[in-house]
Amino acid sequence: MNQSCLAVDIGASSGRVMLGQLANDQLQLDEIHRFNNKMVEKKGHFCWDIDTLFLEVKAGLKKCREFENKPVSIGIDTWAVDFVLLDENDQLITDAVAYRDPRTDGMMEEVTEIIKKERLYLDTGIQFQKFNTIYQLYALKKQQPELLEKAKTFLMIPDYFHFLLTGKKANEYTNATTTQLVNAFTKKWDKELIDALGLPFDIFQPIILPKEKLGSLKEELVEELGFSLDVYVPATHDTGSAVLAVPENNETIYISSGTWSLIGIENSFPICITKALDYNFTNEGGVDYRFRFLKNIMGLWMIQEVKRLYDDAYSFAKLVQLSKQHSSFTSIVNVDDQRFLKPDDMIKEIQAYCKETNQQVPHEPGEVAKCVFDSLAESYQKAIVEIEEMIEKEYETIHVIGGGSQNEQLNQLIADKTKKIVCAGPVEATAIGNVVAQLMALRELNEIADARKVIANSFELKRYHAMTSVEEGME
Ligand SMILES: Nc1ncnc2c1ncn2[C@@H]1O[C@H](COP(=O)(O)OP(=O)(O)O)[C@@H](O)[C@H]1O
Ligand SMILES: C[C@H](O)[C@H](O)[C@@H](O)C(=O)COP(=O)(O)O
Ligand SMILES: [Mg+2]
Repeated sequence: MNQSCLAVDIGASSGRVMLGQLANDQLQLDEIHRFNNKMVEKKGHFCWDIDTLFLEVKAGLKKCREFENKPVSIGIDTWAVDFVLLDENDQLITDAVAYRDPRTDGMMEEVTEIIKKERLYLDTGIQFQKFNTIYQLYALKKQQPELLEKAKTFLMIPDYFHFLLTGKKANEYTNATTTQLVNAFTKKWDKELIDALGLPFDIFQPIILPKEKLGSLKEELVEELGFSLDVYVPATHDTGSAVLAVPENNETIYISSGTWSLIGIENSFPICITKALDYNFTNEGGVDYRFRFLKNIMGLWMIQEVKRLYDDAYSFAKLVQLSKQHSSFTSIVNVDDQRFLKPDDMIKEIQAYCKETNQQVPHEPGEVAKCVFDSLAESYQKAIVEIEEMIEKEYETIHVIGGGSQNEQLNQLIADKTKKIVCAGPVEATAIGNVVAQLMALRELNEIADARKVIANSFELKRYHAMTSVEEGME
């Protein structure tokens, strides 16, 4: 019987504990536990409820107690950039403040007065997002210097969960690159940059690579659960695991479609050219030191907020269905305008934007949904034009992975707008990539190319082509 492993994928909107193993040259993935995730307000900041999230992880582990063939390992991945600080007794001294919190307002501007944007980009290759860890730490230095002085350990969210499991402290590489404090060429913490910002270099931990073993469950956890597990770190940046699971070995564009839409390509070296800086593309670290040359697009966060504002009266599937009933509604918003990062009321923000740009204002839920999906597709098309201009290559396919790959309307819109073949799935790409990294560590899988063939052979993929005007007429 092949070894099985547990992948814990916690995105900004939901988390899941998945059991993965190889069977007859296919990857079997079973959902053990699923839970919601959302920001909560704590002491005037938007935070993640990491205590509850860890209880949910343990709830998933406890469901494995009765398994005859128990998993042998576990790995956890989450969203990027966010972190906690520990004191000399390994106790939390900060909340897990969320990247949408306004504490970083103005920080990027201050930091790039000290370190010019061009230098920061040439050294790290990382996009300029106001919520990057570098700006969060700089905000802490200015707003709560006493916390930074007391800090002995910096752990990103998945690092912290791995620490709770094993007692071991390390920063995993793919997620560490999203801090904008790792040098893209040395692959190490950039001490010159950290010192220049007056941040304490010694809090950063040794960088561990995907597939490396961090440790095993702490004794008290083994007693609580009744079994042990080894921790092999996956690409703990969720998008790093998702990209590993793109079911394609030929060069392709991918869209990791969840709360965020991460659109890009995989590359063997960082692309830090001026155009990439101007277009705000990033070079996040991947498995086996590959690079994820991609761009953050606001993503399905917008429809998540719309759904919440309608008091969850409509499911995501219902909102997609309603959007189809408004084919004549064509207003578009610039989804990457920072006004959509954390508005009080997303629907009102979209309506205001349409009014300001003299476009038809959406009122019906279907009109609002259509505006979101059309606008996302528009932003994807713009990013693809930028990618093809910089790489000087025309791509035939776009692989849409993640929860958003279930949005058939959006998949068709992407195909129609880009005139490319859209291949949708797997839905749980991130968890699959997490499993694959562990199975590679356990020598159940060898190379990434082999893993991608297995993934393509294991999960349903749906293809979309640009509709001709005749087909559109038949819609
Ligand atoms: N049945 C569905 N139809 C259309 N879209 C869906 C469906 N289920 C989920 N989604 C989309 O998937 C998104 C969640 O994707 P997921 O990858 O789980 O996000 P994250 O990892 O950021 O929490 C939702 O915001 C929603 O837009
Ligand atoms: C804030 C980051 O850009 C964000 O974490 C992004 O990198 C990401 O991975 C989002 O993942 P979701 O699954 O929450 O969309
Ligand atoms: Mg996700």
